[in-house]
Amino acid sequence: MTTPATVALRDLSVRRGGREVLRVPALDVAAGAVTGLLGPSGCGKTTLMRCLVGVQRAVSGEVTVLGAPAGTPALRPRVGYLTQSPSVYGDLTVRENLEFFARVAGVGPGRVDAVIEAVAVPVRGRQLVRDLSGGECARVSLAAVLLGDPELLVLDEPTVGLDPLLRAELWRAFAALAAGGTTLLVSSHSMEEARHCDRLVLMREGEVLLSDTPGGLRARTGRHDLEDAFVTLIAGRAEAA
Ligand SMILES: Nc1ncnc2c1ncn2[C@@H]1O[C@H](COP(=O)(O)OP(=O)(O)OP(=O)(O)O)[C@@H](O)[C@H]1O
Repeated sequence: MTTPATVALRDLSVRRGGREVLRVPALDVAAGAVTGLLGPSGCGKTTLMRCLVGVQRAVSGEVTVLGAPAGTPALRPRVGYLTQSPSVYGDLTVRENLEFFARVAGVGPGRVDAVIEAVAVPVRGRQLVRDLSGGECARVSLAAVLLGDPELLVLDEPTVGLDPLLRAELWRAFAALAAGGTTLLVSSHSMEEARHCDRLVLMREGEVLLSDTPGGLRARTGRHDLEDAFVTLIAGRAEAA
């Protein structure tokens, strides 16, 4: 049985700054899995994510999310989007922020403790969010996104700047969410993160080079190390061109 796709892109093209920065003829993102959106800085990961949440302009083609056109108001509570910039209030404590966003999302205060635990957010009494480290602050933003228990999570570089232990902890939290049926699309410019993903979407220069499982990428390239496999894939394409 194949699981239906949560996200389907068809004939997608995006222009930014007067040039085409993204071209995706077809891409599906599987439901209930952690898909890594990986590729070097500037390859178009953020632009693709912005298309899914309906905030990108100059988009042509079809972007379908949970069965509806991306950006449809009814999708708002069903899709959680973590951007690269902190989206919480610096002059409130962690708990005050999360209690505020819980009210906005219309969820009970019980969710606050659940998300604090899910992403190991530091809660230190009266400490304000503006006095947290960058990595801590990013986790508070992530916790806020999780409050409404969205069906699709679009997370732009959630592990950047975190130490290896915390990164591993977050990837475990993502796997637990996927096991509970949530679909996650998680971007990173580090191929090191690939091993944590159920599926990989590899991008380069505005194009999707591959959508496959880590095992599938290894089998295609004959490389066990996923970073080596990515390099081999690119070299193979350059030769074929
Ligand atoms: N506001 C903008 N105006 C013009 N061009 C832009 C704009 N934002 C991004 N771009 C260009 O679009 C391309 C894709 O950018 P995007 O931010 O999607 O890449 P990315 O893979 O997410 O990079 P990173 O990993 O550094 O966040 C880049 O070439 C970038 O220079």
